[in-house]
Amino acid sequence: MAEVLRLPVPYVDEPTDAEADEPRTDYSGNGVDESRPAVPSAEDGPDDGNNDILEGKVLVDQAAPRRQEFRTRLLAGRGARRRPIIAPWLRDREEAKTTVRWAVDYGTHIAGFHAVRIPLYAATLAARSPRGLWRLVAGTWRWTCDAEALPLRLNAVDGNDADTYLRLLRERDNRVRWRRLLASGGLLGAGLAASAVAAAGGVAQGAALAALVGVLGWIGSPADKPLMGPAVVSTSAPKLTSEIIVRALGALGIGEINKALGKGGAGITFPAPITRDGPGWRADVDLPYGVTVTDIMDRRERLASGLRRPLGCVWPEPAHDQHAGRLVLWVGDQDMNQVKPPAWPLAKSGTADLFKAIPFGTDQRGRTITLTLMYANALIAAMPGMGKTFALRILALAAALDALAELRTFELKGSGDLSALEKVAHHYGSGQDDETIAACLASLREVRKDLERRAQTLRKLPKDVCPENKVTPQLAAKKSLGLRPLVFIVDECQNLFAHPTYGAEAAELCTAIIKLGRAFGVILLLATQRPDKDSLPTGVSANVGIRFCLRVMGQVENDMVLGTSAYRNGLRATTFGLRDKGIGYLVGDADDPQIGRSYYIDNLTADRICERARALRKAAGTLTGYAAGEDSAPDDAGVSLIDDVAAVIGSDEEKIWSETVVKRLAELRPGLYAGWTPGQLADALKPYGVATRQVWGQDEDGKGANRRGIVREDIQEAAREATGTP
Ligand SMILES: Nc1ncnc2c1ncn2[C@@H]1O[C@H](COP(=O)(O)OP(=O)(O)OP(=O)(O)O)[C@@H](O)[C@H]1O
Repeated sequence: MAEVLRLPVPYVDEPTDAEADEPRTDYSGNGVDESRPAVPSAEDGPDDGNNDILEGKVLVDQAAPRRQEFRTRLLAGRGARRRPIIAPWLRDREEAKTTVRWAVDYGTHIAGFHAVRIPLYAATLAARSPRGLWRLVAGTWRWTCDAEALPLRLNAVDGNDADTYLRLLRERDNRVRWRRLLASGGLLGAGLAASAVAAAGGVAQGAALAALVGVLGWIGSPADKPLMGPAVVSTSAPKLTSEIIVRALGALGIGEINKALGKGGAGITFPAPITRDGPGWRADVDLPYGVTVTDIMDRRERLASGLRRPLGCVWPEPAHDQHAGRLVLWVGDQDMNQVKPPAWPLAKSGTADLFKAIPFGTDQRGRTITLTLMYANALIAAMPGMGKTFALRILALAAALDALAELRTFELKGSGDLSALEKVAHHYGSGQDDETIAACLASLREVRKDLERRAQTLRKLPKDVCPENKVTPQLAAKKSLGLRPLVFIVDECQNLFAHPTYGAEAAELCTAIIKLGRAFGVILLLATQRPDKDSLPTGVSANVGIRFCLRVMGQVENDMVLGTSAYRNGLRATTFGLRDKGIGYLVGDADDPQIGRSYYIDNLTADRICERARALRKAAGTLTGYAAGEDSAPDDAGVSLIDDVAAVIGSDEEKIWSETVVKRLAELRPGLYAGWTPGQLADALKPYGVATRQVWGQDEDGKGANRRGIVREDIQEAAREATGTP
C-alpha cells in the first residue's frame, strides 16, 4: 500500500497554477503527522495517480488572485504608514530656524575663509602658470601629432609587421590632418584675442591677463596639491546605510538575526527609505520574525559598536503603532550629551500659562518637548546627580512665570537648589530636618482641606459657567472664587514619605491630592532619588500622570516611575550612562513615550527668572505668603495629630468617644481642627495604624452608650512607634 503523507496544517500553501498539475511535496520536511486531523480539500482534484501523496492535505491560505483588483490594492494602502508631506525638520519652527541659521553661518564661514586667502591663491596661480603654459603647449603638440599612438607604430616596426604599420600610418595621417587644421585655427584665434587684449588696455586687459594666468595656473597645478584647502574639517557622522545597519545587527549575537542573514535566510527588510531626520538619520527596520525591538534595545551598546558610533548617538526605539519587530533606529550626528542644550525659551522673557503647554526640554533630534501641567501631576526620578532637580526646576520656574499660580515649594534635601523660588512661593521650606518636613505636611493638610472648598465652589457654580466641574482658565482668573492653580512642589520627596512620624499621613494626603486635585487646579510635582515602594507610595506612583525617568539602576525603579511593564515594553532608563545628565524617558504627556533632555537652568539664571516672576506677581496682586513676607506658616507646622490626640485624652480615660476627641481637638487648635467630624478623625488616624472602634462612654448628662471611639492605649502605642521609643 502507498504511504499516506499528511502535512502539518500550518505548512501547507495553496499551490500556484503551475504547481497544480504536479504532485505536491512536503516542503516543511516534517513528514507524517498522524496526530493532526486530515481534512480533504476540494483542490486535490480527481484521482491522477498521485492521490496517495495528496491525501490529508489541508489548504489554509487562499491563492492570491493573479491580478489584484484596483479596489483591493487601494484598500491595502489603508494601514500603510504615510510619510510626512513636509519634512519633519521643516514642521518644527525651532528646528527649521536652527537648520537655516546653521546653513547661513556655515556658508558665511566658507566665504570668509576663502576671501581672506584670495591674494595667496593669486600668487600660487601666478607661480604655477609657466608650468601650465608648458603643459598646454606640450599637450597640444602631442595631440596634433597623434603622439599617443606612437608606441603602437613603434611596436609594429619592432615586429616587422608592415601591414599593421601601414594601417596605423594611414590612420595617423587622417587624424593629424584635421587636428592640424583645428590647431592652426586655435592659434589664429589666440593671436587675434591677444591683439584684441593688447589693443583694449586698462581694466579689460588686466582682467584678461589675470584670467589667462589663472587658467594657466590651474592647468599647471599638481593633482595632489589643490589650490584651496578645506574651510572646515569635517567631523560629521558618516551616512547611515542599510549595509551598515545590517552589519551592526548581525554583530549583536541574536540567533534569529544571524539565521536571517545567513545563506538562504530572508534577510532584513527596510519598510521605508533611510532618511535625514533632524541632526541625524532615521531608519525603519523590520527585524526577522521572533526578534523584538526590546532585544535590540537590550544590546544598545553593542549596536553602537556595530554602527561605529558613540553610545549617545544610537537610539533604537519601538514603532509604537506597529508590530513588536518594527524598529525605529535614530542615529544622531553627535552624542546627545555633547550637544549644547538650547536656551530655555522663557529664560529671558515671556510668561507661562499652566493651562497651556510649557517648554520642558528637547528630544534627540533637537525638537522642543512641551508639557501641559494643568489637570496633571508629575513625578521625576533618578539616581543621585543625574539631573532630577534641574528638571523639576524647569517646571517650577514655568509655574512661577504664571502669575496666577500659587507655589508651595519644599526642597527636602537642604541644598537650596530651589532657593530662587523663595521670591515667589506662598510656602517655602528647605531642609531634611523634622521641622521642615512637618511644615511640608502641614501645608499638604491645608491643600487637602482646600480641595474640599474648591470642590464645593465648583459644585455651586451654574452649569453654563462650569459645565465640566473642573477649573477652567476663566474660572481660575476670577480671584473671588479662589480657584487659582496651586502647584505643590516637593524635591527629594523620599524624605517626606519615609519619615517615621509624618510619612504615612503625607502618603495619604498626596494620594488624595493626586486623585482629586487634578480637576480642581491643584498640581503636585514630586522628585525623588529613591523610587522604591518604601519611599514612594504606590497610591502616588500609580496615579501620577507625567513621569520623567532619568538614569535609574534597575528594572524595579524603572517600572515604578514609568509604569508597570515599561521595562518590558522597551522604556529602559537603565540604558542611560553616567554622562547622560538631564536625559530621560518622558511619558504621560504625548501619545508616545519620548526621550528628552530638560533645559539647563542654573541657580543664577533661575534667580533672574524668579525676579521677573516676582514682578509679574506684584503687578497681578498675587504675591502672597512667604514671598510677600507674611507669616504664612500653617497653624499646624510641626504639629503631630497623635500627640494632639494623646494630649486631649485624660490619664483616667481608657476609652473615649471620637466625638469628644474632635470637640477637644477643636478647642486645642481651632485653626486646624475646627469642624472635624468623627469620620475625618478616623481617616486621619488610619495612617498611624490607629483604628476607631465601638467604645463605652458617658455623655455630659452621665448617660452611658456604645459609640465610635478611641482606646487610649492605641494612641500611646502609635506615639511610641512614631518616636521610636520602645
Ligand atoms: N538638562 C541638563 N543638561 C546638562 N546637564 C545637566 C542637566 N540637568 C542636570 N545636569 C547636570 O547634572 C548635575 C546634577 O543635576 P541635579 O542637581 O539636578 O541632580 P539631582 O539628580 O537632583 O542630584 P541629587 O539627587 O544629588 O540632588 C548638575 O550639576 C548639572 O551639571
